[in-house]
Amino acid sequence: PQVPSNSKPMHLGMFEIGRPLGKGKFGRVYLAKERKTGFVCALKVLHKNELQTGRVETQLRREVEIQSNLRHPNILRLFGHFHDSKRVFLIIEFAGRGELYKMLRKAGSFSEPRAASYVAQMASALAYLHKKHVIHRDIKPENILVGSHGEIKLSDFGWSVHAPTNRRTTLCGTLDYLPPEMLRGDSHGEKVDLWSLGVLMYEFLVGNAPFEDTPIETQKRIVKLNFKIPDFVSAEAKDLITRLLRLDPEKRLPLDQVAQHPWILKHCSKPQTAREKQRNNHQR
Ligand SMILES: CC(C)n1nc(-c2ccc(NC(=O)/C=C/C(=O)c3ccc(F)c(C(F)(F)F)c3)cc2)c2c(N)ncnc21
Repeated sequence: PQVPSNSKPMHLGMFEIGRPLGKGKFGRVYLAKERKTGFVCALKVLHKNELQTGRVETQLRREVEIQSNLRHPNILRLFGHFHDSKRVFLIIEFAGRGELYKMLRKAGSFSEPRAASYVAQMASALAYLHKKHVIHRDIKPENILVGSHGEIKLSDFGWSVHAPTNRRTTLCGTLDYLPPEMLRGDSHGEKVDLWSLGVLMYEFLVGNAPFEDTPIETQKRIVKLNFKIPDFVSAEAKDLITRLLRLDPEKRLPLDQVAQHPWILKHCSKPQTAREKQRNNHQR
């Protein structure tokens, strides 16, 4: 089904509202279907009196502008928005399997093949964003959803403060993923996403973030690069984590080399076609 038409103005009557998918502090999210096309999406409802509407309009327009020319299988799409007198509605790509952070909490930690698949998809999404000179800046499990085929969907929940649940809810959101240069308030570039990818990979494999501590201690540990990788983590995985968690942004492994790292290749070799198998067997 094609994406909701953004030629003519959209309004609530165009959608059949389904079950609630969850709620954030700012608003609730529902499953929705566009009546004309049957297109299924997520509809986020925000109450204007909770948003300083002036700024939001421009911010939203800018966000939809940025996101409308982002097309990548691992980046969740914001298709458009509309509003009535009291509410703002966001039309967002529906992620069929929900929140990655809930899966991580439930599983405790992920197997190396599963973690490698997620890191490879993240590297692909980040390479795409960086090529478009977009820095995500807020990579963490809470900002990743899972599509109906198990693929990950990076989203920018950045602004959406979810109700305090069992998430790491500190005032400004968790510090765990902040790179040293952002903690120091230095100018920062796209390499901040490489640091966060290293933190994310560590958390996938270990079950907690590398610098997890009290907010003060976390900051001290980040700037001193004070973390330990448990022995159950394979040598190749350790190697990739340490090549991403570098204080000097210039020394962090570039994304194209992440995709070619032995740990990724070992777990993510594309399934061979029958013909490739046949050809390889003959060569052997
Ligand atoms: C509850 C469950 C877990 N859930 N939640 C989602 C979901 C996914 C993405 C979003 N994205 C946004 O909200 C993005 C907002 C903005 O970029 C924005 C930018 C500038 C602004 F001013 C603003 C403004 F709102 F402040 F105006 C917003 C929201 C919900 C979801 C889904 N897509 N599929 C399945 N389940 C799902």
